[in-house]
Amino acid sequence: MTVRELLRGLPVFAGDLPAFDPSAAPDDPIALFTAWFEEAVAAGVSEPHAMAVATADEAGAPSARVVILKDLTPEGWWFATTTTSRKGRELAADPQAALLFHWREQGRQVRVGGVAELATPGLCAADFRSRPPASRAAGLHGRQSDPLADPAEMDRAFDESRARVEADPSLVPDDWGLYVVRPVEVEFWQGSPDRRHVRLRYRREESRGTWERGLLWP
Ligand SMILES: Cc1cc2nc3c(=O)[nH]c(=O)nc-3n(C[C@H](O)[C@H](O)[C@H](O)COP(=O)(O)O)c2cc1C
Repeated sequence: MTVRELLRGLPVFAGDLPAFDPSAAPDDPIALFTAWFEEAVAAGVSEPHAMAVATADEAGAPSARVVILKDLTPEGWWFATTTTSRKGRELAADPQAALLFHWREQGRQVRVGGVAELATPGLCAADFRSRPPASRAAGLHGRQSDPLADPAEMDRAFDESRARVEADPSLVPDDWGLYVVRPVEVEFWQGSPDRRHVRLRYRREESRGTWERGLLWP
């Protein structure tokens, strides 16, 4: 079987997808995201807190990667990474970011466009210290996104970092970054087996500090 044939045989929007009535949606997209997120957890969606984060380099070339959502507050969506990684460097030069959630078991997608802001050093440190020891050890080498010439080098760095975490559990690397993406636009997409998908987009009305919303053609 060719890859093309394999692809044609795969189902999409299969199963019993939830209904979404956009006329009953709340005024604030964070409230709707919270409701959808709780439904995703209740429905047993796998890793619903994994999201793609897209950034762009100086020439505008985009790149995306998956990170874990650490919190959702009225300010926005939070994630943690290193400020020296590719995404960290790109966000320092251009803080515009896009987030994407895909909850395939429910045929749902949420996209967020906004501006990423680095949290205070105190919040970054608190996030790092709340991580399990293995993850703190992994964060200590400060080499994320650097070329790795020899995997043995990583083993040595891990052993060294583990020993440092054991000796001083309060250690926080200088380049640990907790970011909040403050939303400018949020779109909720509900798939339907008959392809009459529903799209509801919220856009921030900066002068009034409110959200305007409307449907989009699927
Ligand atoms: C499910 C999943 C969760 C991840 N969570 C994180 C995370 O929370 N923070 C992080 O820095 N990288 C996380 N990663 C790794 C990133 O996708 C990425 O490889 C890494 O951050 C380097 O990205 P960059 O070189 O574009 O900066 C995760 C990967 C996967 C597949």
